[in-house]
Amino acid sequence: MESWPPGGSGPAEAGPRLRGLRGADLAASASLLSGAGAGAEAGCSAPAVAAVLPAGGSGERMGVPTPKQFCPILERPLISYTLQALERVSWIKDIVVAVTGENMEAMKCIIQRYQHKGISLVESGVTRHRSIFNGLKALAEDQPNCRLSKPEVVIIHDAVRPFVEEDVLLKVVTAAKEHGAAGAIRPLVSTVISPSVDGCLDHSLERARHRASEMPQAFLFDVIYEAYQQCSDYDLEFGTECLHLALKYCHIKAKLIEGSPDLWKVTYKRDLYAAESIIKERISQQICVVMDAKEDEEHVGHRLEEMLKNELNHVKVTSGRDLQQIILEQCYNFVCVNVMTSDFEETQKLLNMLEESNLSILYPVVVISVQFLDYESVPFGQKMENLMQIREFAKEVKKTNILLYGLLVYYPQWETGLLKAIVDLVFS
Ligand SMILES: Nc1ccn([C@@H]2O[C@H](COP(=O)(O)OP(=O)(O)OP(=O)(O)O)[C@@H](O)[C@H]2O)c(=O)n1
Ligand SMILES: O=P(O)(O)OC[C@@H](O)[C@@H](O)[C@@H](O)CO
Repeated sequence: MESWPPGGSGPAEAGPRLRGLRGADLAASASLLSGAGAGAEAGCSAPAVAAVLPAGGSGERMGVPTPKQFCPILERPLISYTLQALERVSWIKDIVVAVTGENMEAMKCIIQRYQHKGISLVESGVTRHRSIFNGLKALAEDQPNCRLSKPEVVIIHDAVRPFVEEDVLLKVVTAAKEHGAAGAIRPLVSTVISPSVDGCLDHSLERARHRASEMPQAFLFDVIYEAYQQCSDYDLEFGTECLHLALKYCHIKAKLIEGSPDLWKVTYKRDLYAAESIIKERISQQICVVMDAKEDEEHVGHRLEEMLKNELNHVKVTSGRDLQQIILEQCYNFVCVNVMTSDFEETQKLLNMLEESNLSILYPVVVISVQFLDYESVPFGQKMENLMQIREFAKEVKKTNILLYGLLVYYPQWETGLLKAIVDLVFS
Protein backbone atom coordinates (compact mmCIF):
# COMPACT_ATOMS: atom_id res chain seq x y z
CA MET A 1 0.00 0.00 0.00
CA GLU A 2 1.30 3.42 -0.92
CA SER A 3 2.17 5.91 1.79
CA TRP A 4 0.81 9.45 1.69
CA PRO A 5 2.01 12.14 1.45
CA PRO A 6 4.54 10.87 -1.11
CA GLY A 7 8.06 10.55 0.28
CA GLY A 8 6.76 9.28 3.61
CA SER A 9 8.19 5.99 4.82
CA GLY A 10 6.54 2.76 3.77
CA PRO A 11 4.78 0.44 6.19
CA ALA A 12 6.99 0.38 9.30
CA GLU A 13 5.86 -2.93 10.70
CA ALA A 14 4.18 -6.13 9.55
CA GLY A 15 0.57 -5.87 8.62
CA PRO A 16 -1.24 -3.17 6.75
CA ARG A 17 -0.31 -0.30 8.99
CA LEU A 18 0.06 2.75 6.81
CA ARG A 19 1.86 5.98 7.36
CA GLY A 20 -0.13 9.01 6.40
CA LEU A 21 -1.09 12.40 7.69
CA ARG A 22 0.03 12.75 11.26
CA GLY A 23 -1.30 15.65 13.26
CA ALA A 24 -1.94 17.49 10.04
CA ASP A 25 -4.24 20.47 10.50
CA LEU A 26 -7.70 19.45 9.33
CA ALA A 27 -7.96 22.62 7.27
CA ALA A 28 -4.74 21.72 5.49
CA SER A 29 -6.09 18.22 4.96
CA ALA A 30 -9.28 19.64 3.50
CA SER A 31 -7.41 21.78 1.02
CA LEU A 32 -5.23 18.82 0.13
CA LEU A 33 -8.24 16.53 -0.29
CA SER A 34 -9.91 19.08 -2.55
CA GLY A 35 -6.79 19.26 -4.69
CA ALA A 36 -6.04 22.83 -3.66
CA GLY A 37 -3.61 24.44 -1.23
CA ALA A 38 0.10 24.18 -0.62
CA GLY A 39 0.18 20.41 -0.31
CA ALA A 40 -1.33 19.93 -3.71
CA GLU A 41 1.04 22.48 -5.25
CA ALA A 42 3.97 20.65 -3.64
CA GLY A 43 2.98 17.56 -5.59
CA CYS A 44 1.08 15.68 -2.82
CA SER A 45 -1.65 13.81 -4.59
CA ALA A 46 -5.02 14.22 -2.93
CA PRO A 47 -6.55 10.78 -2.34
CA ALA A 48 -9.69 10.16 -4.34
CA VAL A 49 -12.63 9.91 -1.96
CA ALA A 50 -16.04 8.43 -2.73
CA ALA A 51 -19.06 7.73 -0.56
CA VAL A 52 -21.50 4.81 -0.37
CA LEU A 53 -24.94 5.50 1.06
CA PRO A 54 -27.03 2.44 1.94
CA ALA A 55 -30.64 3.46 1.29
CA GLY A 56 -32.37 0.18 0.56
CA GLY A 57 -34.12 -0.42 3.85
CA SER A 58 -37.85 -0.63 4.52
CA GLY A 59 -37.88 1.43 7.70
CA GLU A 60 -40.01 -1.03 9.69
CA ARG A 61 -39.28 0.68 13.01
CA MET A 62 -40.63 3.96 11.58
CA GLY A 63 -44.02 2.28 11.34
CA VAL A 64 -45.18 3.98 8.15
CA PRO A 65 -45.65 2.57 4.64
CA THR A 66 -42.99 4.81 3.10
CA PRO A 67 -39.39 3.73 3.70
CA LYS A 68 -38.01 6.36 6.10
CA GLN A 69 -35.29 7.56 3.73
CA PHE A 70 -38.13 8.80 1.48
CA CYS A 71 -40.28 10.27 4.25
CA PRO A 72 -40.74 14.02 3.76
CA ILE A 73 -39.31 16.71 6.01
CA LEU A 74 -40.63 20.14 5.04
CA GLU A 75 -42.00 18.44 1.91
CA ARG A 76 -38.56 17.15 0.88
CA PRO A 77 -37.47 13.48 1.23
CA LEU A 78 -35.08 12.78 4.10
CA ILE A 79 -32.45 11.27 1.78
CA SER A 80 -32.22 14.57 -0.13
CA TYR A 81 -30.89 16.30 2.99
CA THR A 82 -28.18 13.67 3.36
CA LEU A 83 -27.24 13.97 -0.31
CA GLN A 84 -27.11 17.76 0.09
CA ALA A 85 -24.79 17.40 3.08
CA LEU A 86 -22.39 15.14 1.20
CA GLU A 87 -22.42 16.89 -2.20
CA ARG A 88 -21.49 20.15 -0.44
CA VAL A 89 -18.13 18.53 0.38
CA SER A 90 -16.02 19.36 -2.66
CA TRP A 91 -13.48 16.57 -2.18
CA ILE A 92 -16.01 13.75 -2.30
CA LYS A 93 -15.90 12.88 -5.98
CA ASP A 94 -18.58 10.21 -6.29
CA ILE A 95 -21.62 9.33 -4.21
CA VAL A 96 -23.08 5.86 -4.73
CA VAL A 97 -26.58 5.29 -3.36
CA ALA A 98 -27.97 1.77 -2.96
CA VAL A 99 -31.76 1.64 -3.34
CA THR A 100 -34.22 -1.14 -4.06
CA GLY A 101 -35.20 -1.74 -7.67
CA GLU A 102 -38.73 -0.59 -6.91
CA ASN A 103 -37.47 2.72 -5.53
CA MET A 104 -34.95 3.36 -8.31
CA GLU A 105 -37.27 5.62 -10.31
CA ALA A 106 -38.34 7.54 -7.22
CA MET A 107 -34.68 8.07 -6.38
CA LYS A 108 -33.95 9.33 -9.89
CA CYS A 109 -36.82 11.81 -9.56
CA ILE A 110 -35.44 13.08 -6.25
CA ILE A 111 -31.99 13.57 -7.79
CA GLN A 112 -33.48 15.49 -10.70
CA ARG A 113 -35.97 17.58 -8.68
CA TYR A 114 -33.45 18.73 -6.11
CA GLN A 115 -30.61 19.01 -8.61
CA HIS A 116 -28.26 16.63 -6.77
CA LYS A 117 -24.93 16.14 -8.55
CA GLY A 118 -22.39 13.32 -8.76
CA ILE A 119 -24.85 10.63 -7.67
CA SER A 120 -24.73 7.04 -8.99
CA LEU A 121 -27.40 4.48 -8.17
CA VAL A 122 -26.98 0.75 -7.56
CA GLU A 123 -29.47 -1.85 -6.51
CA SER A 124 -29.50 -2.49 -2.77
CA GLY A 125 -29.34 -5.91 -1.14
CA VAL A 126 -31.65 -7.66 1.28
CA THR A 127 -29.49 -6.51 4.18
CA ARG A 128 -27.58 -3.33 4.91
CA HIS A 129 -24.22 -5.08 4.51
CA ARG A 130 -25.26 -6.46 1.14
CA SER A 131 -26.38 -2.98 0.06
CA ILE A 132 -23.04 -1.52 1.09
CA PHE A 133 -21.20 -4.34 -0.70
CA ASN A 134 -23.16 -3.58 -3.88
CA GLY A 135 -22.15 0.05 -3.56
CA LEU A 136 -18.50 -0.91 -3.18
CA LYS A 137 -18.70 -3.19 -6.23
CA ALA A 138 -19.83 -0.22 -8.29
CA LEU A 139 -16.63 1.56 -7.29
CA ALA A 140 -14.28 -1.38 -7.72
CA GLU A 141 -12.68 -1.36 -11.13
CA ASP A 142 -12.88 -5.15 -11.39
CA GLN A 143 -16.58 -5.09 -12.26
CA PRO A 144 -18.10 -5.16 -15.76
CA ASN A 145 -19.54 -1.84 -16.96
CA CYS A 146 -17.76 -0.13 -14.09
CA ARG A 147 -17.71 3.55 -15.02
CA LEU A 148 -16.73 4.94 -11.64
CA SER A 149 -13.06 5.18 -10.78
CA LYS A 150 -11.89 3.28 -7.73
CA PRO A 151 -11.32 5.69 -4.80
CA GLU A 152 -8.41 5.41 -2.40
CA VAL A 153 -10.73 6.10 0.53
CA VAL A 154 -14.43 5.32 0.72
CA ILE A 155 -16.90 6.85 3.17
CA ILE A 156 -19.84 4.70 4.25
CA HIS A 157 -22.75 6.73 5.62
CA ASP A 158 -26.37 5.79 6.27
CA ALA A 159 -28.75 7.69 4.00
CA VAL A 160 -30.92 8.37 7.07
CA ARG A 161 -28.28 10.40 8.90
CA PRO A 162 -28.83 13.85 7.33
CA PHE A 163 -26.81 15.97 9.78
CA VAL A 164 -23.27 15.15 8.75
CA GLU A 165 -20.77 18.01 8.51
CA GLU A 166 -17.54 18.28 6.54
CA ASP A 167 -15.35 18.32 9.65
CA VAL A 168 -16.29 14.83 10.83
CA LEU A 169 -16.07 13.51 7.26
CA LEU A 170 -12.60 14.98 7.04
CA LYS A 171 -11.59 13.47 10.36
CA VAL A 172 -12.71 9.94 9.47
CA VAL A 173 -11.14 10.13 6.00
CA THR A 174 -7.85 11.47 7.35
CA ALA A 175 -7.83 8.78 10.05
CA ALA A 176 -8.73 6.06 7.54
CA LYS A 177 -5.73 7.10 5.44
CA GLU A 178 -3.49 6.46 8.42
CA HIS A 179 -5.18 3.49 10.08
CA GLY A 180 -7.03 1.83 7.22
CA ALA A 181 -10.42 2.39 8.87
CA ALA A 182 -12.15 4.97 11.02
CA GLY A 183 -15.59 5.59 12.40
CA ALA A 184 -17.59 8.14 14.36
CA ILE A 185 -18.63 7.24 17.89
CA ARG A 186 -20.87 8.83 20.52
CA PRO A 187 -21.29 8.34 24.27
CA LEU A 188 -23.95 5.83 25.19
CA VAL A 189 -27.21 7.28 26.43
CA SER A 190 -28.44 4.06 28.03
CA THR A 191 -26.41 1.36 29.68
CA VAL A 192 -25.87 -1.82 27.62
CA ILE A 193 -26.91 -4.99 29.38
CA SER A 194 -26.73 -8.67 28.48
CA PRO A 195 -29.87 -10.71 29.28
CA SER A 196 -29.68 -14.35 30.27
CA VAL A 197 -31.66 -17.05 28.39
CA ASP A 198 -34.39 -16.86 31.03
CA GLY A 199 -34.86 -13.16 30.37
CA CYS A 200 -33.09 -11.90 33.46
CA LEU A 201 -30.05 -9.71 33.77
CA ASP A 202 -26.87 -11.63 33.11
CA HIS A 203 -24.49 -8.67 33.29
CA SER A 204 -24.23 -5.05 32.29
CA LEU A 205 -21.41 -3.19 30.57
CA GLU A 206 -19.75 -0.25 32.25
CA ARG A 207 -21.29 2.57 30.23
CA ALA A 208 -18.34 4.95 30.55
CA ARG A 209 -16.02 2.37 28.96
CA HIS A 210 -18.21 1.81 25.91
CA ARG A 211 -19.39 3.95 23.02
CA ALA A 212 -22.14 3.86 20.39
CA SER A 213 -20.91 3.27 16.87
CA GLU A 214 -22.34 5.90 14.54
CA MET A 215 -21.66 7.06 10.97
CA PRO A 216 -19.82 8.32 8.93
CA GLN A 217 -17.17 5.65 8.67
CA ALA A 218 -14.26 5.65 6.24
CA PHE A 219 -11.93 2.97 4.94
CA LEU A 220 -9.07 2.50 2.57
CA PHE A 221 -11.10 1.11 -0.29
CA ASP A 222 -8.97 -2.00 -0.66
CA VAL A 223 -9.42 -2.82 3.03
CA ILE A 224 -13.18 -2.69 3.17
CA TYR A 225 -13.64 -4.22 -0.28
CA GLU A 226 -11.42 -7.14 0.73
CA ALA A 227 -13.37 -7.49 3.98
CA TYR A 228 -16.68 -7.71 2.15
CA GLN A 229 -15.28 -10.18 -0.36
CA GLN A 230 -14.14 -12.41 2.51
CA CYS A 231 -17.32 -11.81 4.53
CA SER A 232 -19.32 -14.86 5.62
CA ASP A 233 -22.97 -15.15 4.66
CA TYR A 234 -23.82 -14.96 8.33
CA ASP A 235 -22.06 -11.61 8.69
CA LEU A 236 -23.64 -10.29 5.48
CA GLU A 237 -27.04 -11.37 6.77
CA PHE A 238 -26.92 -10.35 10.42
CA GLY A 239 -24.00 -7.95 10.84
CA THR A 240 -24.52 -4.26 11.59
CA GLU A 241 -20.95 -3.02 11.92
CA CYS A 242 -18.58 -2.31 9.04
CA LEU A 243 -15.70 -1.57 11.42
CA HIS A 244 -16.05 -5.10 12.74
CA LEU A 245 -15.67 -6.55 9.25
CA ALA A 246 -12.42 -4.62 8.72
CA LEU A 247 -11.10 -6.00 12.00
CA LYS A 248 -12.31 -9.57 11.50
CA TYR A 249 -11.26 -10.03 7.86
CA CYS A 250 -8.38 -7.58 7.45
CA HIS A 251 -7.09 -7.25 11.00
CA ILE A 252 -7.47 -3.49 10.80
CA LYS A 253 -8.27 -1.73 14.08
CA ALA A 254 -10.38 1.29 13.12
CA LYS A 255 -9.52 4.68 14.58
CA LEU A 256 -12.50 5.95 16.60
CA ILE A 257 -13.50 9.59 16.16
CA GLU A 258 -15.75 11.39 18.65
CA GLY A 259 -18.72 12.72 16.66
CA SER A 260 -21.25 15.47 17.33
CA PRO A 261 -24.73 14.82 18.82
CA ASP A 262 -26.34 15.42 15.41
CA LEU A 263 -24.88 12.25 13.89
CA TRP A 264 -27.82 10.17 15.09
CA LYS A 265 -29.73 7.84 12.75
CA VAL A 266 -33.39 8.55 11.91
CA THR A 267 -35.01 5.30 13.03
CA TYR A 268 -38.33 6.01 14.80
CA LYS A 269 -41.06 8.52 13.94
CA ARG A 270 -39.91 10.78 16.78
CA ASP A 271 -36.59 11.09 14.95
CA LEU A 272 -38.38 12.61 11.94
CA TYR A 273 -39.98 15.24 14.18
CA ALA A 274 -36.61 15.96 15.76
CA ALA A 275 -34.96 16.23 12.34
CA GLU A 276 -37.63 18.67 11.15
CA SER A 277 -37.14 20.83 14.24
CA ILE A 278 -33.38 20.94 13.71
CA ILE A 279 -33.81 21.87 10.04
CA LYS A 280 -36.34 24.59 10.86
CA GLU A 281 -34.02 25.97 13.52
CA ARG A 282 -31.07 26.03 11.11
CA ILE A 283 -32.90 27.83 8.29
CA SER A 284 -34.48 30.37 10.66
CA GLN A 285 -31.14 31.80 11.72
CA GLN A 286 -31.29 34.78 9.36
CA ILE A 287 -33.91 37.37 8.45
CA CYS A 288 -33.44 39.92 5.69
CA VAL A 289 -35.44 43.15 5.77
CA VAL A 290 -35.99 44.36 2.21
CA MET A 291 -37.26 47.89 1.68
CA ASP A 292 -38.23 50.01 -1.29
CA ALA A 293 -36.16 53.03 -0.32
CA LYS A 294 -32.87 51.76 1.05
CA GLU A 295 -31.19 55.14 1.07
CA ASP A 296 -33.92 56.75 3.19
CA GLU A 297 -32.56 56.31 6.72
CA GLU A 298 -35.98 57.26 8.08
CA HIS A 299 -37.59 54.40 6.18
CA VAL A 300 -39.71 52.29 8.51
CA GLY A 301 -37.77 49.26 7.27
CA HIS A 302 -34.60 50.46 9.03
CA ARG A 303 -36.54 50.91 12.27
CA LEU A 304 -38.05 47.45 11.82
CA GLU A 305 -34.57 46.00 11.29
CA GLU A 306 -33.30 47.59 14.52
CA MET A 307 -36.31 46.34 16.50
CA LEU A 308 -35.92 42.80 15.14
CA LYS A 309 -32.26 42.83 16.16
CA ASN A 310 -33.35 43.74 19.67
CA GLU A 311 -36.29 41.34 19.81
CA LEU A 312 -34.75 38.21 18.23
CA ASN A 313 -31.57 36.90 19.83
CA HIS A 314 -29.37 34.44 17.90
CA VAL A 315 -30.96 35.54 14.63
CA LYS A 316 -28.89 37.45 12.08
CA VAL A 317 -30.92 40.39 10.82
CA THR A 318 -29.70 42.14 7.71
CA SER A 319 -31.17 44.70 5.37
CA GLY A 320 -31.40 43.78 1.73
CA ARG A 321 -28.96 46.28 0.29
CA ASP A 322 -27.49 43.65 -2.07
CA LEU A 323 -30.28 41.14 -2.56
CA GLN A 324 -28.24 38.92 -4.84
CA GLN A 325 -25.61 38.58 -2.14
CA ILE A 326 -28.23 37.92 0.53
CA ILE A 327 -29.77 35.18 -1.61
CA LEU A 328 -26.34 33.68 -2.28
CA GLU A 329 -25.81 33.53 1.48
CA GLN A 330 -28.89 31.33 1.52
CA CYS A 331 -31.19 33.45 3.63
CA TYR A 332 -34.64 31.85 3.74
CA ASN A 333 -36.68 34.50 5.56
CA PHE A 334 -37.55 37.95 4.19
CA VAL A 335 -39.65 40.85 5.46
CA CYS A 336 -40.33 43.08 2.47
CA VAL A 337 -41.49 46.59 3.39
CA ASN A 338 -43.34 48.53 0.72
CA VAL A 339 -43.89 52.19 1.62
CA MET A 340 -43.34 54.17 -1.53
CA THR A 341 -45.69 52.32 -3.87
CA SER A 342 -49.14 50.83 -3.54
CA ASP A 343 -48.59 47.82 -5.79
CA PHE A 344 -46.07 45.64 -3.88
CA GLU A 345 -43.37 46.59 -6.38
CA GLU A 346 -40.51 45.64 -4.03
CA THR A 347 -42.19 42.37 -3.09
CA GLN A 348 -42.67 41.45 -6.73
CA LYS A 349 -39.00 42.20 -7.44
CA LEU A 350 -37.93 40.02 -4.52
CA LEU A 351 -40.21 37.16 -5.55
CA ASN A 352 -38.84 37.27 -9.10
CA MET A 353 -35.25 37.12 -7.82
CA LEU A 354 -36.07 34.26 -5.47
CA GLU A 355 -37.71 32.26 -8.23
CA GLU A 356 -34.77 32.89 -10.58
CA SER A 357 -32.28 31.83 -7.87
CA ASN A 358 -33.91 28.40 -7.31
CA LEU A 359 -33.17 29.04 -3.62
CA SER A 360 -36.42 27.42 -2.55
CA ILE A 361 -35.64 24.09 -4.20
CA LEU A 362 -34.07 22.77 -1.02
CA TYR A 363 -35.85 24.67 1.77
CA PRO A 364 -39.09 26.70 1.88
CA VAL A 365 -38.52 30.45 1.65
CA VAL A 366 -40.76 32.67 3.81
CA VAL A 367 -41.59 36.18 2.57
CA ILE A 368 -43.67 38.55 4.70
CA SER A 369 -44.79 41.42 2.49
CA VAL A 370 -45.65 44.50 4.55
CA GLN A 371 -47.37 47.38 2.84
CA PHE A 372 -48.22 50.76 4.33
CA LEU A 373 -51.19 52.59 2.90
CA ASP A 374 -52.10 56.07 4.02
CA TYR A 375 -55.59 55.83 5.51
CA GLU A 376 -56.90 59.01 3.95
CA SER A 377 -55.32 58.96 0.51
CA VAL A 378 -56.03 55.34 -0.60
CA PRO A 379 -59.69 54.59 -1.57
CA PHE A 380 -61.28 51.61 0.14
CA GLY A 381 -61.71 49.74 -3.15
CA GLN A 382 -57.96 49.77 -3.75
CA LYS A 383 -57.34 48.52 -0.21
CA MET A 384 -59.44 45.45 -0.95
CA GLU A 385 -57.79 45.04 -4.35
CA ASN A 386 -54.41 44.99 -2.65
CA LEU A 387 -55.59 42.28 -0.30
CA MET A 388 -56.72 40.11 -3.20
CA GLN A 389 -53.52 40.77 -5.17
CA ILE A 390 -51.24 39.46 -2.43
CA ARG A 391 -53.44 36.39 -2.15
CA GLU A 392 -53.00 35.63 -5.85
CA PHE A 393 -49.25 36.14 -5.55
CA ALA A 394 -49.15 33.69 -2.66
CA LYS A 395 -50.99 30.99 -4.61
CA GLU A 396 -48.58 31.39 -7.53
CA VAL A 397 -45.28 31.37 -5.63
CA LYS A 398 -46.36 28.47 -3.39
CA LYS A 399 -45.78 26.29 -6.45
CA THR A 400 -42.06 27.07 -6.11
CA ASN A 401 -41.95 26.47 -2.33
CA ILE A 402 -42.09 30.19 -1.48
CA LEU A 403 -44.52 30.90 1.38
CA LEU A 404 -45.82 34.46 0.98
CA TYR A 405 -47.71 36.25 3.74
CA GLY A 406 -49.22 39.73 3.32
CA LEU A 407 -49.62 42.46 5.93
CA LEU A 408 -51.42 45.62 4.89
CA VAL A 409 -51.11 48.49 7.34
CA TYR A 410 -53.52 51.38 6.96
CA TYR A 411 -52.32 54.23 9.07
CA PRO A 412 -53.07 57.91 9.39
CA GLN A 413 -49.97 60.00 9.00
CA TRP A 414 -50.13 61.16 12.63
CA GLU A 415 -50.07 57.57 14.07
CA THR A 416 -47.25 56.99 16.54
CA GLY A 417 -45.87 53.73 18.00
CA LEU A 418 -46.73 52.18 14.62
CA LEU A 419 -43.58 50.12 14.38
CA LYS A 420 -44.01 48.40 17.74
CA ALA A 421 -47.50 47.38 16.64
CA ILE A 422 -46.09 45.88 13.43
CA VAL A 423 -43.35 43.92 15.15
CA ASP A 424 -45.79 42.64 17.77
CA LEU A 425 -48.24 41.68 15.02
CA VAL A 426 -45.69 40.09 12.65
CA PHE A 427 -43.71 38.22 15.28
CA SER A 428 -46.33 37.48 17.88
N1 LIG B 1 -31.38 -4.00 3.17
C1 LIG B 1 -31.03 -2.77 3.62
C2 LIG B 1 -31.36 -2.34 4.94
C3 LIG B 1 -31.01 -1.07 5.35
N2 LIG B 1 -30.35 -0.26 4.46
C4 LIG B 1 -30.03 1.10 4.83
O1 LIG B 1 -29.13 1.14 5.93
C5 LIG B 1 -29.34 2.34 6.68
C6 LIG B 1 -29.43 2.08 8.17
O2 LIG B 1 -30.26 0.97 8.37
P1 LIG B 1 -31.60 1.00 9.28
O3 LIG B 1 -31.67 2.24 10.10
O4 LIG B 1 -31.74 -0.30 9.94
O5 LIG B 1 -32.73 1.12 8.14
P2 LIG B 1 -33.94 0.13 7.90
O6 LIG B 1 -33.44 -1.26 7.75
O7 LIG B 1 -34.73 0.71 6.79
O8 LIG B 1 -34.77 0.29 9.26
P3 LIG B 1 -35.58 -0.88 9.99
O9 LIG B 1 -34.55 -1.77 10.61
O10 LIG B 1 -36.38 -0.11 11.01
O11 LIG B 1 -36.41 -1.58 8.97
C7 LIG B 1 -30.62 2.98 6.12
O12 LIG B 1 -30.28 4.09 5.34
C8 LIG B 1 -31.23 1.89 5.28
O13 LIG B 1 -31.96 2.41 4.19
C9 LIG B 1 -30.01 -0.69 3.18
O14 LIG B 1 -29.39 0.05 2.40
N3 LIG B 1 -30.35 -1.95 2.78
O1 LIG C 1 -28.35 -1.45 12.81
P1 LIG C 1 -29.19 -0.67 11.89
O2 LIG C 1 -29.47 -1.42 10.59
O3 LIG C 1 -30.42 -0.06 12.52
O4 LIG C 1 -28.35 0.60 11.44
C1 LIG C 1 -27.01 0.47 11.19
C2 LIG C 1 -26.23 0.88 12.42
O5 LIG C 1 -25.94 -0.23 13.16
C3 LIG C 1 -24.97 1.50 11.97
O6 LIG C 1 -25.32 2.61 11.22
C4 LIG C 1 -24.10 2.00 13.12
O7 LIG C 1 -24.27 1.27 14.28
C5 LIG C 1 -22.64 2.02 12.71
O8 LIG C 1 -22.27 0.77 12.28
